[in-house]
Amino acid sequence: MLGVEGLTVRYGAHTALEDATVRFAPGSFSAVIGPNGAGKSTLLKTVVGLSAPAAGRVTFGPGMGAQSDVAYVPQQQTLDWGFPVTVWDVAMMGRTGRVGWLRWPGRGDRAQVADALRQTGVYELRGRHIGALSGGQRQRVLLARMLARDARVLLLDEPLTGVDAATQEQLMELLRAQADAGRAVVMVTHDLEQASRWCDHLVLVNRRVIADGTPAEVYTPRNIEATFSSSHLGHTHAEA
Ligand SMILES: Nc1ncnc2c1ncn2[C@@H]1O[C@H](COP(=O)(O)OP(=O)(O)OP(=O)(O)O)[C@@H](O)[C@H]1O
Repeated sequence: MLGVEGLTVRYGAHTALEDATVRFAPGSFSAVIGPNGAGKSTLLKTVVGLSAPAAGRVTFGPGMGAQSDVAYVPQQQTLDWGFPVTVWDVAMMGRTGRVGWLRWPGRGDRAQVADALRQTGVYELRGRHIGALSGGQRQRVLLARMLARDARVLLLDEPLTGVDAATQEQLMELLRAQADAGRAVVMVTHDLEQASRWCDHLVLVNRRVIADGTPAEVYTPRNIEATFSSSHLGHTHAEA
């Protein structure tokens, strides 16, 4: 449904991602794992068109309207939480891309937003200013916006960061259910244990794709060493 082929992304002289080829299938929950600066966020950003590839391409399955079928949840800390909007407003932004700016949201949109807020457990907070939320509540609101979008591909950048263990469990269950319902779910994470437990597809990245397959295939000492070893990090930093 969604893939990248021979993808290379550069920021000036620095190569963040080199010759990456990966496919993400419908009904599959994928984790993209690697050390800091490995190019994980860059991979998601390129898929949604926020970074431009120097080489290679992003491919969408037949019948997909490219980026409009993708919901993207950026890293929480990259967003401005002082922006004067409520929890409800943020979740409704998930619909805005669908209904267009010139049309008011209809009853169907409002029902979808309410449902998304209930699923993520923040419906009671819907009138609250987003600046007054905890880290875990903010993450739930971002997920509600993603669900409201009703997209076929869900991309999430470190959704477990700043979230307590019980909430992590709920978020993983929710994402697993989205994959089981036929969506392609892709999550960037540092948490190998959670990824191996919940995901059926792991992609280890350190500037290049180091390994790609089921947890049983990918989660080996050799692959972990190759992905997280200091020599790789040193190499990455030397180029930075
Ligand atoms: N806009 C940018 N301009 C210049 N360099 C960038 C930019 N965005 C990312 N980089 C660099 O590209 C490399 C990959 O960054 P990226 O954010 O994709 O890594 P990551 O794997 O998501 O890291 P982290 O786990 O720390 O979030 C890093 O060395 C980073 O400093």
